[in-house]
Amino acid sequence: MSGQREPLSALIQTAGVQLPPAPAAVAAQGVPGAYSHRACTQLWPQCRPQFYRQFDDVFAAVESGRATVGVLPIENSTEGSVLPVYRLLGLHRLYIVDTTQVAVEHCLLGLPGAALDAVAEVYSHPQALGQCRRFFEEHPHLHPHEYSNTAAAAEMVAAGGDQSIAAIASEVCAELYGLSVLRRGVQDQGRNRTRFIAVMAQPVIAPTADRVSVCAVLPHVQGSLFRFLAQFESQGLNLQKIESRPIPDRDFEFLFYLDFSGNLRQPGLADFLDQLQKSCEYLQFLGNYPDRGHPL
Ligand SMILES: O=C(O)C(=O)C[C@]1(C(=O)O)C=C[C@@H](O)C=C1
Repeated sequence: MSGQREPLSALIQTAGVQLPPAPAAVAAQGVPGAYSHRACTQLWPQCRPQFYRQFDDVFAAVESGRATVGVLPIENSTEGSVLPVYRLLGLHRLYIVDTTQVAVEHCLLGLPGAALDAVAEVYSHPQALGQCRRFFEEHPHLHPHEYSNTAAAAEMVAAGGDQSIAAIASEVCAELYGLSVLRRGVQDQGRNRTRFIAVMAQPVIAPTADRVSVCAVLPHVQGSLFRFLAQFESQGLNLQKIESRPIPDRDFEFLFYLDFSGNLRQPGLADFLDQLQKSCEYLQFLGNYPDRGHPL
């Protein structure tokens, strides 16, 4: 954990006001055709992302200055939080500056000529496999295997030349990697969306920012979570999400990730953040950004 020790209101004052109109370099996880790729072009239609193998590499690229912005999945409407990205937000000191939601329609992709009945092994990102549980229950001859990314799994299937191996990825990957769509819409929920965040090394609070993310460690005493949450109620702030994750070196103590509505440039809100910080063992500011809805 690398929490800010100075009053958070001082950090808020240093934040930029303008979102990058056309960032010089955008980093994303996976390979072309990944859902992260779509998130990048939804945010900046002209951008050509740099792709990295792991989520950690995207954080490292932004931290080192190799990329101006990193784009990462944070939660899915079916499968919930992308926990590795939450963990990395707590470990690093990058700031969420923007968001976008991607409509995720998964397809089973195989080699040209392959048939669904003859496929045995299916590769995809664990989040994507989790979004397709029912499809696997209905097709018990298909064995799911975790892979680093949906599009990377499609690329691997195309290179392997084995008709018994398939991938779960977007339809775009069929065109990109020369695969056939064996089944379209294999996700459990028709309306399946993933929310992505854009992170930068410096905070940016745009005039349209309306969602704040923080991460807190509370004193491990009776009533501390209750008192912490009561502060939001007394300010009339709407809590949008709470995610709790174990602190690895403390037995059964938790790091709380919270999102609440507001723009920290509104009078009194930065002071509220300082008050919140005083009531915690540790409070990290993760960003204040526009909570954009579904573009479709
Ligand atoms: O971007 C991709 O293609 C991924 O494999 C990652 C990821 C995720 O981690 O949530 C992105 C969106 C979908 O929800 C499924 C998988």
